[in-house]
Amino acid sequence: MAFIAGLTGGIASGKSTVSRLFEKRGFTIVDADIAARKVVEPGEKALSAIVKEFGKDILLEDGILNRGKLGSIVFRDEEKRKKLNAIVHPAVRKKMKEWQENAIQAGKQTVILDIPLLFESNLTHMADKTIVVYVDEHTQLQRLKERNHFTEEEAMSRISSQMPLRKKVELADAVIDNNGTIEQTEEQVERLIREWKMKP
Ligand SMILES: CC(C)(COP(=O)(O)OP(=O)(O)OC[C@H]1O[C@@H](n2cnc3c(N)ncnc32)[C@H](O)[C@@H]1O)[C@@H](O)C(=O)NCCC(=O)NCCS
Ligand SMILES: Nc1ncnc2c1ncn2[C@@H]1O[C@H](COP(=O)(O)OP(=O)(O)OP(=O)(O)O)[C@@H](O)[C@H]1O
Repeated sequence: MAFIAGLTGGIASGKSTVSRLFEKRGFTIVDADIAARKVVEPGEKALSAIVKEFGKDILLEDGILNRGKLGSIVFRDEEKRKKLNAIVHPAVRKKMKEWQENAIQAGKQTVILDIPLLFESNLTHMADKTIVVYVDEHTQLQRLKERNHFTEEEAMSRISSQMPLRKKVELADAVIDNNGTIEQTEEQVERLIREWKMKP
């Protein structure tokens, strides 16, 4: 039986950074954000459903989804964000299950599911244990603004569309504090691998 860990956090809290640290040690990551990009590629059913809901102006000239535009719509309108989730999430879960199965078939003993909305979407049944990557609100806002070149308002609207990170910490089996340096985060990842006896 493979061990399935659910890795989550808030937007820009450091999930990808922590995923890379696990990958460096040979672990397989199944990333919900990558699956969510895959299922809206041209020709995919979810993309047609998005066009039906949001209009064809949501596409760029070459038929590719205009992610910036869709983001600016859904993160300021909760109803529209829920509609997008209802279109995309079933396809994302299916894709992730497929990748998880492939990894297990290939002999992996642990699969790490990186799912930003693990708690919001009640997906904890997908994992044996949960890990939350935590940063304080100020650091989260700063890192998000810097990485995405967002204004304060754009960054805040994305943060507040998610469950508060402090609440996620309460729900987690393990917490990685990513307020410090990457080296300090790396030490915590190593400690967790030892504590949970995780094997790639
Ligand atoms: C709205 C979209 C087009 C914006 O794309 P963009 O390239 O700017 O952002 P990206 O996909 O890289 O997401 C960045 C982060 O935003 C947060 N986020 C994304 N979607 C959502 C959402 N529906 N609700 C809350 N937070 C979200 C996550 O923390 C994610 O890691 C895109 O995020 C999307 O299609 N979202 C719906 C699918 C989804 O819920 N994805 C999250 C994992 S399943
Ligand atoms: N310990 C750290 N010190 C300094 N910067 C960091 C640290 N950890 C992450 N960052 C930076 O913060 C930003 C967010 O990190 P990352 O992309 O890993 O977050 P994420 O949780 O995967 O984000 P998203 O929810 O958008 O997918 C990135 O620009 C990253 O380089």
